[in-house]
This record gives sequence, structure tokens and C-alpha cells, in this order.
Amino acid sequence: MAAAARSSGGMSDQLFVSIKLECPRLAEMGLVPHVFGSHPVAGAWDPSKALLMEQEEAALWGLSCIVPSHRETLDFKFLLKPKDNSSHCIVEEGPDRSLVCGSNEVEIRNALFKFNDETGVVECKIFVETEILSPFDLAASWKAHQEHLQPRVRGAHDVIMNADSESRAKNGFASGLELDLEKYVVPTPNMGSDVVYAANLTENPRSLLTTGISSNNDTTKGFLHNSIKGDASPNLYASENKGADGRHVPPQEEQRAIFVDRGVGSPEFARPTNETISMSNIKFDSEAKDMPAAEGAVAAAAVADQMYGPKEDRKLAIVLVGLPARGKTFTAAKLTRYLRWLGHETKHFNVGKYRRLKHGINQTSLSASNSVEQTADFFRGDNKEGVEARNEVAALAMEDMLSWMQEGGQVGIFDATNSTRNRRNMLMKMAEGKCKSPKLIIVPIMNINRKRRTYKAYSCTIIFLETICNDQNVLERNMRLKVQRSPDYAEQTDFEAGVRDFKERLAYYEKVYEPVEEGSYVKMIDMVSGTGGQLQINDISGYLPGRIVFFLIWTSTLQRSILTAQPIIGFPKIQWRALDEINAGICDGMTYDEIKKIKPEEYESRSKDKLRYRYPRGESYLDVIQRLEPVIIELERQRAPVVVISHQIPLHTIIEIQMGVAGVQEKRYKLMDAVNSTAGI
Ligand SMILES: Nc1ncnc2c1ncn2[C@@H]1O[C@H](COP(=O)(O)OP(=O)(O)O)[C@@H](O)[C@H]1O
Ligand SMILES: O=P(O)(O)OC[C@H]1O[C@@](CO)(OP(=O)(O)O)[C@@H](O)[C@@H]1O
Repeated sequence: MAAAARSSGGMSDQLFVSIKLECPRLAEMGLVPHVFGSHPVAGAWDPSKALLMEQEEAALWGLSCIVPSHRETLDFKFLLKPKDNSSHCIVEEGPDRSLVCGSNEVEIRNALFKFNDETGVVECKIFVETEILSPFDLAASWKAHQEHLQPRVRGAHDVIMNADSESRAKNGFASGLELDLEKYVVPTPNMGSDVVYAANLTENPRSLLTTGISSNNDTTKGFLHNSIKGDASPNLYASENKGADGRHVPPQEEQRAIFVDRGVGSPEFARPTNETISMSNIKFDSEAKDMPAAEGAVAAAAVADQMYGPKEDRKLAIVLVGLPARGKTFTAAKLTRYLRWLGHETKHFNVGKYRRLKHGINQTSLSASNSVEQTADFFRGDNKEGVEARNEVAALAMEDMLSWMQEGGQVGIFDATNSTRNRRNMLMKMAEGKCKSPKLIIVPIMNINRKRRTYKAYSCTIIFLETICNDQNVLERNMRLKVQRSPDYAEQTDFEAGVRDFKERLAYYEKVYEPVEEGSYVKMIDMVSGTGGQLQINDISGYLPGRIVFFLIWTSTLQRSILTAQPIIGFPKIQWRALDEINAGICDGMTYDEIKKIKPEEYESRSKDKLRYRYPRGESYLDVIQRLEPVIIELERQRAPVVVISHQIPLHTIIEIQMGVAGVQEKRYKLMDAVNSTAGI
């Protein structure tokens, strides 16, 4: 019942790069080395977005990253910035340095920095170490991280590379403006210095700023306007068109950051041991241990492929769905980082943030009672005012997201519960309004020749990403975390009362919750419950880029194929509806003999043309072939072994299909009689 496909290529390999710079003089001169380069993640030659190298010893700085294999070359240079004035910089002399992806040969030469004063030239030693990593190395690294093992291969610490890492280091937060926003606008409960409420780091509601919609927190409004003018964060909205050396720098609305996620892509990677990598090994005991980095990658994989084709022409709206405390914001944040890392303009819009800015953190004004403990009331499905208010802020956020996409943004991530069909319909309609047709966004451009407006169309796809969690222990813990961290409960001094209120809110949501059954969707089910987790994918063609390591087992959605996959631990399993057995319609559950007896005319038609015969209310083999197309295309693209567990394969048989330049080789392994046969097809 199983077929394994293996391909000979190594295109999913990634290049691990570790750069070190040694120079005893820099520290005493108060200078900090940075790296900047051609790729947006290295600042796109914009010195203000250069990546900070971390000081590892008194005279040694380091930076590590993973470069995806599809990037052909990465040109870069070193530059020095004074510790206390990051706007001045000294770029190294000489030609650009080049890293050729797919090759681990790098030219090593010292870096020379020329000063116009008596300092003269400062020379720094450079060490560059590269290594091509297979998906398995990365997966093992991820696993090692999850288990909090000490690095087995490299000694360097994990990297979080962030264009604004200096201010991050100073503030402990990713962005000056957003830090200030949280500090001054919405009170946040004391979560410990290193914990940031993820929703706070999402997009700032521009519709609420520009339309003058008032907040019941006056400080908010005033502060926001000041911030935009530049008082709070001079860097965030400043745009520069030229780098220090005159190179063109693409305009950027916000700081670009790449996170080489801890674990996945961490320099602390570990070689695979004989152990298997299992989602079920994920520990889930404290937030400090963080949640699996995998989901972000998993979900990203499922959507990243939507980005294939000319990048500037493709738009993707990812709409999160799920009850509160299911990890939506967490997943959206990971997805945002991951897609940005892949090079896609991505923004995360959190409706909770909009709600808090518009209505404040205490919704009692819209609820029946004035007690703080009644705030859950705002979320009651039959609280007309509450529902309207929530829809209103959701519409504002969607409006902002669609406008940003029209202006050039590529992936918008819309983070709210979106727990009813009505709400999702509203969002789809809004998107269609902008798109004119579900797949198209129309933007006017001037056609000078004809002196009239024509329209340039580009496609926009909506994908629902639903997070489902049935594990009561996980939920209990998540709920307490939400109360501890959400600004909604910042003013609630009685923690247990906050938990009760949040549970009440959840119960209201549960009453009206309608899981997604419509459109294109990815369902992430129990990803953190310790059972391995499952993904359900519907109507997403060509998903799963080869470089993603977490998708290695594919099953249909039917019990028997899921059960067959169960003993295979080590990889999350993905259910594809496209792999389901033929739908036999009214004949479902009957044997051929029974069909012959009960439905002789059907039996007769089927015998005449098995390929085209379609069961009443069911499918024909031609239909099945058609729905299998995306699976086949995806298989072709995979560069790591994939196990497909599906139907109509001889019992107790594994078919290994090797795709190579010389054609396709098929091997059959009979599990019961150990006789193997080989055939070319
Ligand atoms: N897939 C998941 N299933 C369940 N819990 C998760 C998942 N991913 C992350 N979490 C945990 O859920 C907690 C609440 O997450 P959050 O993203 O704020 O929830 P939501 O946005 O759904 O209200 C996080 O602190 C995280 O530890
Ligand atoms: O309007 P819906 O779809 O319920 O979603 C947004 C709401 O989700 C909530 C539900 O608790 O999420 P969040 O945790 O992101 O703050 C509310 O804050 C927010 O107002």
C-alpha cells in the first residue's frame, strides 16, 4: 500500500554560512562590524539595514546564516559602524565578496577599512566557513533545539539576525515604534523582560490612524500621530533610495528582518543520529522552551508555493481561523518571519490590536455590565453590538491589508478568529471587491498610446489557515498564558478572575464556531499535542516546496491510509484529499459482485469503459487522474524522499520510484515473501 519516491538531486540543500571577523583594534576604537549585501535579508546594499555581527570574544565577531539553495549568489561586504552612532559607517575597500550557493568555495581575504584621519588603514582577518546542509541536517538541528540539547557540532550560539538588532539589544524588543506603542498605549501585564506579546509586533492599524477614528484611550491617538511624524521611531518610516556607496536601494516600508529560527537554520545544527525525528517528541511544558518552530515552516511550506511564478504578480491573503488560544498569532508570526526570510514582502495584521486601539482593553461599555469580569460579554455571539464592533475592526484591518497588497505587498496574513462562515464570507467579498474576480486584483495604469485607462491584472489567492487543538492540557496552559500576556487583562489584578473571563469568552466563541469547509484551506490539527499532529490540505495546488523538510509523508484523508502511516514516527503526516480512493458514489461499500447483482446496468457500463465510467454521484478514473495532477507535480519537485500512502496499491507492497535523468525506475518490495522485482517504466 505504499510507494516511496526518491530523487537524485540535491536542490533542497541549504548553504550554512559562518562568517568571523577578527581585529583587536575595533573594540578600543568603539567600532562594531556589520555585513551588508545584495539580498534583502542582508539589507539590499542599504547600510542602515546591515546585519550586526555579534561579539564573541574581545577581538572576534561572528555572524551565521542559512542561505536557501535557490539563491544563486549572495554578494556582500563588511562595514564598520561606531557603537554610538549607527548612521555613520565605513565600508571595506575592494570588490564585493561573493557566496555562490550550491558551492562551498569562498574567496577569503582580509578586510581593509580606510580612515581619513591618522588611523589610516585598519586590517581585519576574515574567516568564512560554509557547509552544504541537507534537509536532514536541518531537521536534526531542529530536533536538537526542541530537546534543548547542547550543540553537538558547532559551538556558536543561535542567531537571530535582525536589521535593527542594535536597538533590539538595547530595548529587548524588535522595533522601537512598536515597543513604544505597547509601552505607552496599551498597558501590558508584567511578563518578564524577554517576553513580547506577539500580537503587539503586528502591523499598526493605519486606518485607525488616518480616519481619525477615536480610541477611548486618548494617549494612544496622540502618541500614534507623533510616532508617525517620527518622534518615536525615526527609522521605521524613513525611506532611503541610495546606499552609502550610491547603489540603488529598494524602498522599504519597514525594517526587514530575517530570523534564522532557533533550531531550523540554527548554526547549532546537529548531525542526524540514528534516532528518528518525531513531532511527538516535542516537549510542551513551558513557554520558555518555546513552541515547535515547525508549524510556521509547515504552514509556510503549504503556502509558499503559491508564490511561484513572477513574484510581483502574485498576491496571497492568508486568513487565520480558529478559536482563541489555538496558536493563531503564534503561527502567523512564524509564518511572517519565514515568508520574509524566503524573500516575500509579508505583513501580519492582528485584529485584536485594532480592537484594542479602537475600543480599549476593557469592553464593558458594550457589555451588559460594568464589571471588569464581564468583558467576555463583548464576544457573545448574540451580543449584536459586540458582533458589529468586532466585524467593524476586522473590516478595517482587512481594508488595510488589501490596500497594502495593492500597493505592492505580496503576502498579507490576517489574524483573527474568523470563526464563522459569515465573517469569512465578508472577508472574501472584500477581497473580491478589490480583486473584481476571486483570483484577480485590478490596478489601473495609464496606457499612453490609446490615451485611456487600461488595467493590469495580477492574481490574488485566499487561503484559510485553521489551527485546531483538542488537547485539554495544552488549552488550559494556553488560556493561562493568554491571560498572563494579553493586554486585555493588563488591568485585571485577580489572575483567576481573568482566567474565568477568558474561559467564558472562549465558550461564547465555541457556541458559534464553524470550522472551515469552504475554499482553499490548510488545517493544522493538534500540532503540539504530542501525537505528531496532522495537516489537512484542500484545494491548494502545487503546494510544498522541495526545500521544506517537514513534509515527508503524505496520506489520503481516509482512515485506512492514515492508520497505515501511524507506526511511521519521525515525520508529520499530511492528508491530501487528492490522494483519496475513487469515490464510488451510490456503489460505495459494495463489492463488485454486489454491484453486478444490485446495479447490473452500472456494472455493464463500467465493464465497457473503465477509464471514463463515472459512478452515479461519484467519480470516474479520469476524474481521479485530474485531481491527482497537483500531487504528481509536487512529487516531481521534491528533492527528498517522500512516502505516499494511498489506495489501489497491491497489499503488503512498497513501490519505490526513483526519478532520475535516465527515466523512472520502479522497484517493488513484497513485504510478505521478500521477493523483489525491478522494472523500468
Ligand atoms: N498549533 C498550536 N496549537 C495549540 N497551541 C499553540 C499552537 N501554536 C502555538 N501554541 C501556543 O498557544 C499559545 C497561545 O497562542 P496565540 O497565538 O496567542 O493564540 P490565538 O492567537 O489563537 O489566541 C501560545 O503561547 C503558544 O504557546
Ligand atoms: O473578531 P474575531 O474574529 O473574533 O477576532 C479578533 C479577536 O480575536 C481575539 C480573541 O480572543 O484574539 P486575540 O487573542 O488575537 O486578541 C480578540 O482579541 C480579537 O478581538
